[in-house]
Amino acid sequence: MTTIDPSVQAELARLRDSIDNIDAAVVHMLAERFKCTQQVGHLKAEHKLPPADPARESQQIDRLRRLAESAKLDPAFAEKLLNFIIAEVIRHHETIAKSS
Ligand SMILES: C=C(O[C@@H]1C=C(C(=O)O)C=C[C@H]1O)C(=O)O
Repeated sequence: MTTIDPSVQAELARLRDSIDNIDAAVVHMLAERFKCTQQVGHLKAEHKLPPADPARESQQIDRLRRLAESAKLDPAFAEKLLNFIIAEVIRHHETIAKSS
């Protein structure tokens, strides 16, 4: 088994504590975002609007890429992440539309 220097162990534990806090914040923020998008899904279904809005999505992608650049986060990664989330939201909206 590898022995880890106690000071390295302490630094690793400190960083992992922060990572755990950040992951918890991400989960809570995503939960809030999905609460909003669910409401948008119901509004769209009530008013017979399509589940996806590609014009809105491209505005969001442009904005997120700019934010990522200024935060020194890879803009391609930010775009992939947003597309992944949006695809799930659209799936929810399609389900809401079918069931209403
Ligand atoms: C939430 C909406 O529905 C869809 C999901 C989006 C999102 O998750 O940000 C953006 C555009 C739409 O394709 C919306 O139209 O605002």
